[in-house]
Amino acid sequence: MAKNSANGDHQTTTKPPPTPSPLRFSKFFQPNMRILVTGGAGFIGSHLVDKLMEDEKNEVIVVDNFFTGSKDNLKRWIGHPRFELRRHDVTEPLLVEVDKIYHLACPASPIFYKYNAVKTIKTNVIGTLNMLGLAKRVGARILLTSTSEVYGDPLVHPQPESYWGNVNPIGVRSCYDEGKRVAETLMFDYHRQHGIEIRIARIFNTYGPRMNIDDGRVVSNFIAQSLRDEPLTVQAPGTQTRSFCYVSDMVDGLIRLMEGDNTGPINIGNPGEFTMIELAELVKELISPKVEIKMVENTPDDPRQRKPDITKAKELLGWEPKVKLRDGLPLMEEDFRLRLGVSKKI
Ligand SMILES: NC(=O)c1ccc[n+]([C@@H]2O[C@H](COP(=O)([O-])OP(=O)(O)OC[C@H]3O[C@@H](n4cnc5c(N)ncnc54)[C@H](O)[C@@H]3O)[C@@H](O)[C@H]2O)c1
Ligand SMILES: O=c1ccn([C@@H]2O[C@H](COP(=O)(O)OP(=O)(O)O[C@H]3OC[C@@H](O)[C@H](O)[C@H]3O)[C@@H](O)[C@H]2O)c(=O)[nH]1
Repeated sequence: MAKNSANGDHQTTTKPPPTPSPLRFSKFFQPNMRILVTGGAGFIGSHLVDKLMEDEKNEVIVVDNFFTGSKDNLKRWIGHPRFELRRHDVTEPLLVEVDKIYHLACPASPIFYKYNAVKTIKTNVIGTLNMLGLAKRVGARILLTSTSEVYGDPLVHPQPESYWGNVNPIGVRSCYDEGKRVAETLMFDYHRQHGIEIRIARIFNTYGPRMNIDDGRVVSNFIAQSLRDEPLTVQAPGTQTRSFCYVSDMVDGLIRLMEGDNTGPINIGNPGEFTMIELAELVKELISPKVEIKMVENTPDDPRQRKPDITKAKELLGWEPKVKLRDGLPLMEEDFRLRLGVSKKI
């Protein structure tokens, strides 16, 4: 029987998990663990791949359509015997023999996920269905990177996993937040109906090296703007809050969730909470004291507050973030300086 979650009785599985490849039980041949990372050419995905590749028993297959990701993020692994990169869109079925699936494929920056909203919802719904179909066929365990956006504009603060959220079903963000909500539903339906071993991470705002420079998300915007001597664009009112998790902490949390016994959903994020004005002030202080801060118009349905309750992650995964925002921002600054060709003034 697939292990049940810590969430309660309503998640009882009706079927045993599908049988993994016979090689898993082979007495004389111990194969490598074959791990699929969808969206592995993106920001979080490529850091996850780096970590997985450190273990010589892992073979990693990345599939990506390169919409927001890039081969550059994976260049150190291209040609490595335990690594494979395929151009593939998850809205199309995929046939590969794997043991574990980290399903990350989906644009994450609001600018990019709104750009082709229909494609975003297809990626979340059809893409997740395809990856669940694959998990069922080969008996693989599958982890979905869901999001804090499933809580919408939350009326409960901080947000525990038990909160069902406050989401606009017809807004411009719905392709993403409702898309991820359906993806979570699909994960649990496959778990209950077909016994698939699932894991769901609800990721809160994550930052770090390799974010696209013009990605549009707030941390990358502020760092790029400060290095280009452009004003930091705080979207009004600037009192909205976010909690920022450094990418190495995120990767550690995702791997613990995959390797543990809990289906989730589990919040993975850093509970340190900042207003956007505070974030701009911090970037100014750490990177460019002379830079201006400019108030600009906001976008519709921007959540007013966001902070994870990480009690479950602490108790069930033994996980909590280690890197403070003040320490993570300079690491990202270094990477952005290199890519923008802007050296530090002494
Ligand atoms: N970074 C965050 O703050 C954050 C927060 C919550 C959830 N997440 C989730 O984590 C995952 C990774 O986010 P990220 O920040 O690395 O974003 P990203 O945009 O850098 O990476 C997403 C990757 O998925 C690929 N992709 C998109 N659509 C695809 C498709 N149809 N088929 C194949 N590949 C496709 C992109 O090319 C890219 O490489 C996403 O699922 C996102 O929803 C991220
Ligand atoms: O230049 C900017 C960009 C953004 N912002 C503000 O910064 C806050 C954060 O915006 P971001 O675009 O970085 O990200 P959001 O929190 O809206 O969405 C994010 O959270 C959850 C994830 O699932 C998404 O993938 C991620 O992009 C918002 O309040 C936004 O209004 C600015 O003040 N200035």
